[in-house]
Amino acid sequence: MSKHVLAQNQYGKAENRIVKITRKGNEGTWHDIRDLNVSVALRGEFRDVHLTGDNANVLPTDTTKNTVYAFAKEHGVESPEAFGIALARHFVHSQPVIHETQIRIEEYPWERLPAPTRREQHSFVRSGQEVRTTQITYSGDTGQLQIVSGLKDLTVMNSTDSEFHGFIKDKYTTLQEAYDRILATKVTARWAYAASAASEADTDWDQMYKDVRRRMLEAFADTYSYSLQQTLHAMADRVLDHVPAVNEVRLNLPNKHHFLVDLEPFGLKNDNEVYFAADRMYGLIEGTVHRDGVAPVIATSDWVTA
Ligand SMILES: O=c1[nH]c(=O)c2[nH]c(=O)[nH]c2[nH]1
Repeated sequence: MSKHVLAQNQYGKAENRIVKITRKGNEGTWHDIRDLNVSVALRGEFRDVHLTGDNANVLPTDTTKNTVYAFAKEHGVESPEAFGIALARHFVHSQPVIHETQIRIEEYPWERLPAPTRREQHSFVRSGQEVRTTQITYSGDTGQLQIVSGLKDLTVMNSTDSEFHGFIKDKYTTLQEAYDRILATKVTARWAYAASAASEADTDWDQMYKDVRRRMLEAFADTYSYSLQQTLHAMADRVLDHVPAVNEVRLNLPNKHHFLVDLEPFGLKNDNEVYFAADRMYGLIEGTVHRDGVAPVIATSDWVTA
C-alpha cells in the first residue's frame, strides 16, 4: 500500500485524427467534410489500476479510439460540439465505473474549391485561418454538461488606431511612448456556454461559432486602443453583449511587437511606415470577462504561446 494520495487522474486516447465525409445531393456527389482531432479523457473509479494494476475497471484507450471512429459513422459529425456531446454521454452512460468524460476537439477548416469543368463538389483547399476548438465535460453524477468552445491561431492586425503611453516608468524602463503603433495579435479564445444552450438539442453550434468569431473581430477592428488589455476587454464584452448563450470569454493575446526601424543612418525619415516584425519575445495579455453573477469556469492555468 502506498502512503501517498492518488489525486486527480484521467485517461483516454488523445489526438484521434478523423476526417468525415458526408455525401449529399442527387447521387451523393456533393461532399461536406469535417476534419477533426479528437481527444478522450475518462474519469471515474480508477484507484485499483493505479494502486495494484487491476484492470477490471479499465475500458482500453484503444476502445475509446474505436468509439470515436464508429460514432462518426453511426451519428455523423454535425459539429464538433454535437459530436463531442454524443461521445461524452456515451462513455458515462455505458460504463458505470466512468463518472465523467472530457472530450477535446480541434477542427481544421477547409474551404470548398470549385472545379469549373464539373458539377460535383469534392475538392477543398485548407484555409489558412484559425483552428476551432471545443471541450465538452459531462458528469454522470450531476448530469451537468459544460461546453467551452474556442479558437486559436487567428492572427489580426490594426495598422493604426493603437497607442501605448502613460505607463509606469522605473529605472529599468526604456520603452518609448507610442502615439501611433501597429497592434497585432494571434488570438486564442475560449468561451463557456450557459448550461441551457449546452443541453438544448437544437443549438446551432456552427452558427454560434460564426457569431462569436464575428463579434470578436468586429470589436478588434472597432476599438481605438490605448492598450491590448483594453482591446481584450472590448472583444470579450462585445461577445457577451451580442451572444446571449455565452456566459464567459477568456482571451490569450500575445502582443506581436512591431518595432519601428531606425532609417536615420540612411538619411531617411521613418513616418511609421517601416517596421521590424519581431517573432519573439512577446507581451502576453490574458484575461477572462464573464456575466455578473455567473462563476467563471474556464481554466486560467493553460499554457498558451504565440
Ligand atoms: O498594449 C500593451 N500593453 C502592455 O502592457 C504593454 N507593455 C509593453 O511593453 N507594451 C505594451 N502594450
